[in-house]
Amino acid sequence: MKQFQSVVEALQAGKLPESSEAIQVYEKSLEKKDNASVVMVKSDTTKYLVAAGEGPLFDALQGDTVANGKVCPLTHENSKVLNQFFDYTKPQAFGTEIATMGLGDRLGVASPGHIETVKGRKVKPILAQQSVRELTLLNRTMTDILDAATFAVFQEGYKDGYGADADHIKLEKDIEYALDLGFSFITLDCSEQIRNDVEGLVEEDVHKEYADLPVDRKEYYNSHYLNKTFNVQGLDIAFDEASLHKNVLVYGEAIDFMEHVFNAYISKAEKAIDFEISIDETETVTAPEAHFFVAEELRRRGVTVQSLAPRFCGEFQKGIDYIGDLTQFEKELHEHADIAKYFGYKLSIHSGSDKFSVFPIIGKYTEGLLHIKTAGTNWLEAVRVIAQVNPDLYRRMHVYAEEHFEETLKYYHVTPDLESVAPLFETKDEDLPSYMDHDASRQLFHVTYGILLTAKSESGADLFRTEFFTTLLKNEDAYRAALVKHIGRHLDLLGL
Ligand SMILES: O=C(O)[C@@H](O)[C@@H](O)[C@H](O)C(=O)CO
Repeated sequence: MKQFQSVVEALQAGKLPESSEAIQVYEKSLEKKDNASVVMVKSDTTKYLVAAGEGPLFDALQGDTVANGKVCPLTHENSKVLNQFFDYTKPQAFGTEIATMGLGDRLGVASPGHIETVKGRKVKPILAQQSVRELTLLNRTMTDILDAATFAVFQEGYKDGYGADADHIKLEKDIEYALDLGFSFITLDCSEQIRNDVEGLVEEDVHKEYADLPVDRKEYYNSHYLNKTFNVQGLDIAFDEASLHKNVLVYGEAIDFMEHVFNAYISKAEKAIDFEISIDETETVTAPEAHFFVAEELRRRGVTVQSLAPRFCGEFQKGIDYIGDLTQFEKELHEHADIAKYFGYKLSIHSGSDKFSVFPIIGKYTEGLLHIKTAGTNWLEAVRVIAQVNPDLYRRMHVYAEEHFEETLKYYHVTPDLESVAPLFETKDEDLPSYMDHDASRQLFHVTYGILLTAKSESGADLFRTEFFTTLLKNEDAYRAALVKHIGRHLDLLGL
């Protein structure tokens, strides 16, 4: 605790504490409130808040007393104290006025780099964003990710606002929980209500199933759509019997669910919430006409959304560039973007990491009415840093990832050609970072993050986790620079 004494003394003297060999001071974090000062520091690889002075902020922070000051660990309780005294550390909704970027931080240490990347750009960061799948695979909670974002904005002295997305939520209890915690963005995943089997039905069976719907439902849909054409920003979208019946069967139940969630939770929330509808994690590609149908139903039912994520043609696999026909993609993306503009919400692009060949198209047609969601790509940049500075750890993780890859196919759809990955034992240490430039090895790591970071030896010790985080935290600047470059490339191509 002695190493903190000079920090406390500087705060007491009203000065900015200086970094020393033992302590790194995050200068931008220095805050004064009433008669107290607080700053974030790092000792070895652990971060703390150091406070001095008196008054409600000083009293509320919990920690060990050092020279009449306090050294406070980055606990949930102390994160709540920051939220209470500094509004900018709380997540907020952004509506549709400015583009947003989901920067899901699987590790809880990427946000400082993300903050530096978005500064001065035409985009706001959604720093806390983890799907239920990611939380489960990493044994993290929604609270953990909110706390990590709170501490990151405090560390960086970042006051321009950030969001927190409870991503891919399927259950009402999780929505309630996320809203109670203070999340500002809810992504409702409707994949369980969307019927993928309708695509395989013969037309006669589609009509038969539609005929079995209650009379008032049929009347509700028929009167509005049947044999009608809607003009959306110059694009004609027409519904005949076949297309109407199909869309009602595929999306009807999902739309009822969206309406219910909006009325029961989102419209009743205590603060503004960015509400996103995700219809992308299904086998059914969202045709522009289907997108229009869902959006028109939301409008008719009074459901306001800030963004909607269709499933686009081609493939948006994790961690690699777009796979598919670029001409077809451009045509459909243009139509999807026009539909989103017509209804006044953002087009949301999921699995948006590394889709470099389509970013210029997305940027061009969405014109900033855009939410782009990324997550695992920042974990891959962390792996690149590990490969640079701790080749031995990289090698052990690589071998383990290869041995356990098959297990990930239960929860991720990726198709890497693992045969194309250069043999590890023939690769020199200095070439290890280039694994993160190769599609198959990127995907290998992209989906094995949970397995790697929770792996245990027979005695129950962490196989990689502790060494991974220690290495990364000792090389924070390298990680920050890698993120600024890599995420910055996304934003440059999107024109943001
Ligand atoms: O890996 C996950 O579960 C999530 O990060 C994604 O599905 C997320 O919604 C996303 O699309 C991020 O690119």
